Amino acid sequence: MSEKVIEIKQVSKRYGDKTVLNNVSFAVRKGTIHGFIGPNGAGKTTTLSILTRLVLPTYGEAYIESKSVNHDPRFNERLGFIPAEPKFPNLTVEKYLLDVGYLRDIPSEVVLRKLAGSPLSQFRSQNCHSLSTDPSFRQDLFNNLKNIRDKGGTILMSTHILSDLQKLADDITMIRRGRIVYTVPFVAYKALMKFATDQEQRTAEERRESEEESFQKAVGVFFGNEIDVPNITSGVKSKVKIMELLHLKNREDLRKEKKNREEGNSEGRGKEMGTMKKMGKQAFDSFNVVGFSFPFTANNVFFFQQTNGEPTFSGQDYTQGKTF
Ligand SMILES: Nc1ncnc2c1ncn2[C@@H]1O[C@H](COP(=O)(O)OP(=O)(O)OP(=O)(O)O)[C@@H](O)[C@H]1O
Repeated sequence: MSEKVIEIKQVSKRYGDKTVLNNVSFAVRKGTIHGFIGPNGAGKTTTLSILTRLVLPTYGEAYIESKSVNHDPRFNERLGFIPAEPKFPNLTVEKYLLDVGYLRDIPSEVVLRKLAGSPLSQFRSQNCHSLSTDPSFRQDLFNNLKNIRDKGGTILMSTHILSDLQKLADDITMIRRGRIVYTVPFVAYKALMKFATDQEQRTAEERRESEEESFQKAVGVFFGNEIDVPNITSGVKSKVKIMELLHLKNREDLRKEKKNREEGNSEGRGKEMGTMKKMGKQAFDSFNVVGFSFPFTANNVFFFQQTNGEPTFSGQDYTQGKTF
């Protein structure tokens, strides 16, 4: 059974009147590198700051290995954090590690002994800033991240750099304007990008004609068929649209679902859940997906668990507080 090592549950963060995270929920499964992407100001840094308890959420909870970040002082026992910009750029590596050791009650002689036996010792008197900009260190870092992952460690990585994701990511969570748009396996993300790019390049007329065909293609990739994806681009306008298509098979269904949601029709909601369960099951079979969230219901997170080799589906409807 895949374990959820990092979990964000219904987290909101407000600064005065400004809501920067709005009911954010997603999970990172054990032994994966999880890319966390989104435009500038979407809320990535705020989310990571909540996971490291540098910032407290206004509502909701974050968990690391099932320990509440807000309430369990041991939440960060096994947590490492690499900020994009060094917080203390002028400290040497050695001084930085000694300071971190001090904060965590690790005696300085232990820190120095560990450092002497680590590949990092060659950088001990360089300052932290020079390390993060050194291309060889970057490659080392990537290799280390992969090693950590391969030994069962779990990594959540916020980045704008798609080539980094290409090299590293197993799953992707997209956040926009403080809301989670989706969590998908990386292979599905690539398919979405390809699909969206193709759509953008077509005229409106062609788009109408080929929508169904393109959808079938995207779903094919999404659910496991091999399709070559040469280019990945970002900033795609129709991403939400694609997710709508992935979620519901045709426009008629989509219209009905929208109407049902607007009218708060519970029957419609049940149907929506049924569709998601079915699609989620397929996704699980193809990709061994653990966490999945769908666009219309960004408040809901669905988890897939494997028991005795048999995939089973379970989920949590956070808006209703129901488990099924
Ligand atoms: N202390 C604060 N007070 C008020 N607003 C804040 C504060 N910290 C962050 N914000 C706002 O919260 C929003 C989310 O910021 P955040 O840094 O989390 O985004 P991000 O996705 O990490 O962006 P980037 O990719 O540019 O780093 C932004 O609009 C930002 O201006």
